[in-house]
Amino acid sequence: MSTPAAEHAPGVAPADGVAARARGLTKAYGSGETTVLALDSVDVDIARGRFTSVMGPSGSGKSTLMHCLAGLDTVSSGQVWLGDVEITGLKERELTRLRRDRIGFMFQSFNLIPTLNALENITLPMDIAGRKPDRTWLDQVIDTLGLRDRLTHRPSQLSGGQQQRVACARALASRPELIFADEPTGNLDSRAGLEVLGFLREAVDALGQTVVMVTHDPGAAAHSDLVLFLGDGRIVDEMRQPTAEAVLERMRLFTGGAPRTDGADAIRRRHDDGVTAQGD
Ligand SMILES: Nc1ncnc2c1ncn2[C@@H]1O[C@H](COP(=O)(O)OP(=O)(O)OP(=O)(O)O)[C@@H](O)[C@H]1O
Repeated sequence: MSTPAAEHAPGVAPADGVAARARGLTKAYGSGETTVLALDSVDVDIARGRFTSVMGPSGSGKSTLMHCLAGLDTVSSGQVWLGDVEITGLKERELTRLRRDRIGFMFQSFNLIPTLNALENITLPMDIAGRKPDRTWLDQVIDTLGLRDRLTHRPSQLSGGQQQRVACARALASRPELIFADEPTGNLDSRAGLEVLGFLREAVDALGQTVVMVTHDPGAAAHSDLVLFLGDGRIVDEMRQPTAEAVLERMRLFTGGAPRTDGADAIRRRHDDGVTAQGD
């Protein structure tokens, strides 16, 4: 893991440099015999001003981790902090305000409002928060994402890729401290996907924002600073300065010929034995 699993008393702020933190984060869905343990005692620190990818097989808990870190889903046990605020235990209204002020979201399904045009969708979170957009930054976001001539179009008048770019612009427009992106390039052709990744990279490098991205694509993960690998609801490995080839190779451990849990268990055992699995 990226940090030691230090114990934290409720309400104690994490050290500087951590945009989001989880300790003992457990999330179970259902009850009794049908319980699914989506997250199993996860400890994680998301470094501020860094681009972190989350990878792992389908059902390994990637989206659940993102939702719990963003305060979009309740946890079964454990603690989560956004910056220095512990969000586990916050009232819904406080949580909503915190999310609105600090977080930008990009989901696979875009979540655009069909009756609003592209520009209105982009500025909606700021409008709700009663904040004025920074015009220069907004123009830069719009031009970089190639949306200038689409601003008055409604989502139904835009291609899937254009809708994704609007969702990207909406997440970036208010310059949130932390951007959570769930498969942001999933519906894009490779050129548009590269643009979005470049923009997320720029947001981190030039503006010091923090990005957490769930992806299945090793090429997309290669744009990040750190890849966290999930398996069966646990973080089973991590890779700094990832390359697409190295990520692909690591992913094969999960899937290559053996049942996927075997690969994850093998990595976990290596960690338990104190052997670092980082070959980069
Ligand atoms: N609302 C829910 N109710 C019941 N089970 C759920 C719910 N959401 C997720 N799960 C289960 O929790 C586990 C983790 O799901 P999650 O969506 O986090 O995985 P994922 O790694 O993001 O998968 P994918 O790559 O397919 O999107 C899965 O077994 C899933 O079926």
